[in-house]
Amino acid sequence: MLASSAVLRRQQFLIRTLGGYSDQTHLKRMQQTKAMSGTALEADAENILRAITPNLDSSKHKGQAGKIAVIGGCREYTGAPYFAAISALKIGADLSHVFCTKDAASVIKSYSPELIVHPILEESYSVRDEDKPSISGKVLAEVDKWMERFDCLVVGPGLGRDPFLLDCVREILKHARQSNVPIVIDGDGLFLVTDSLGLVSGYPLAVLTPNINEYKRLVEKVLNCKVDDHDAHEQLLSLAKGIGSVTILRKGKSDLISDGETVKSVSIYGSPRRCGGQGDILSGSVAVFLSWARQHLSAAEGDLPISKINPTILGCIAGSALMRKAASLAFQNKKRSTLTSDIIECLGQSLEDICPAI
Ligand SMILES: NC(=O)C1=CN([C@@H]2O[C@H](COP(=O)(O)OP(=O)(O)OC[C@H]3O[C@@H](n4cnc5c(N)ncnc54)[C@H](O)[C@@H]3O)[C@@H](O)[C@H]2O)[C@@H](O)CC1
Ligand SMILES: Nc1ncnc2c1ncn2[C@@H]1O[C@H](COP(=O)(O)OP(=O)(O)OP(=O)(O)O)[C@@H](O)[C@H]1O
Ligand SMILES: [Mg+2]
Repeated sequence: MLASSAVLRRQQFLIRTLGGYSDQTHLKRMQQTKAMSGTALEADAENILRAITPNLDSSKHKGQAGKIAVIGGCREYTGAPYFAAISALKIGADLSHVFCTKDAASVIKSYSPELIVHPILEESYSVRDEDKPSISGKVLAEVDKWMERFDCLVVGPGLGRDPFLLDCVREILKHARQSNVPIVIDGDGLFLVTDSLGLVSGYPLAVLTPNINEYKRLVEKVLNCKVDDHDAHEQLLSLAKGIGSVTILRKGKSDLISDGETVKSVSIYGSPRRCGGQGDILSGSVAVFLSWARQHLSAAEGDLPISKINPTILGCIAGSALMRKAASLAFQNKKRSTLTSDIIECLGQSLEDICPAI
């Protein structure tokens, strides 16, 4: 008895010195996790994915499974809009458009013939001051031709921060809102919106998907304080409410989602690789699932278990869960060399595992 307790103590000592898992470290980690997620409820992500993903049905025509547009892509960034737009197609959207600068367009087209690419945005370096009003008008007219056909816009992946370009996107956001088109705002779109909160304030179809830096900027601007990880859940609620009940998906170890009324978390195991571009997959995915959630809820008659959940929250939960599952699958195969394109290749299988096509 004495001998066995000595062995046990020795084992615990070894675990502690090796930085392993003892009861105490387990407790500490549980407390840290709780602090990070507050009292947020882990979402029933798989059932939500099953509920909102439409059946593949031979009576449907092209377009019914979703038409998505990404506004982004400039001289520096061509990967981000491509990742967002191709992810939407790989999940099951029928059509995916990209509105980008002329420089970026031929590069993005060369990545994939599946995308419909509009080379319409302009950066300051290519426009004379006196031409700016007319060019801005043309950009807007071009996007407007398509606007009502889109089920969701993704604004910001690889957009850059050129002031003239951002002024044009400001107008596009106003028109999308007037047309009641849902908008997922990511990357440099968040840079724009953090500076002009009125663009999304009070618009229930706006979803913001900030990463760690983007979240920090939003909290400082709206709540006038620092990010508080010990009260993450309450702070996210206040932020979403403060911006006027938009939905926010705060990306991190666990994704936290709030529309100012409720907070949900998605902690499904993902991948330890943090290669750039995973947030772009997420924004394209949220756009598709948000469109499917709205379609599903409008077709049903309010008697579904998920009827009372905001479709923007459903879209965020489904997008986050699928992204993390695909990242985990890609990591199993590729380990340290896992890249964003490997994760995109796993989106289809990951959805199939939860929700078989036939
Ligand atoms: N392959 C690609 O094309 C990728 C492009 N990405 C795009 O890269 C852009 C930046 O996203 P991050 O996640 O890196 O942004 P973050 O805000 O997380 O970090 C970028 C860092 O660079 C600084 N920064 C960025 N642009 C700046 C500018 N114009 N002037 C001064 N400082 C600047 C920021 O202050 C920060 O320190 C977004 O448009 C994003 O969508 C990323 O999505 C990753 C992949
Ligand atoms: N520490 C983490 N552990 C597990 N998953 C994470 C972690 N951090 C982020 N993620 C996941 O990775 C995805 C992208 O989040 P990230 O914070 O990298 O976005 P981002 O910086 O905007 O990416 P991008 O490079 O595309 O701009 C999200 O789906 C999120 O759930
Ligand atoms: Mg990003």
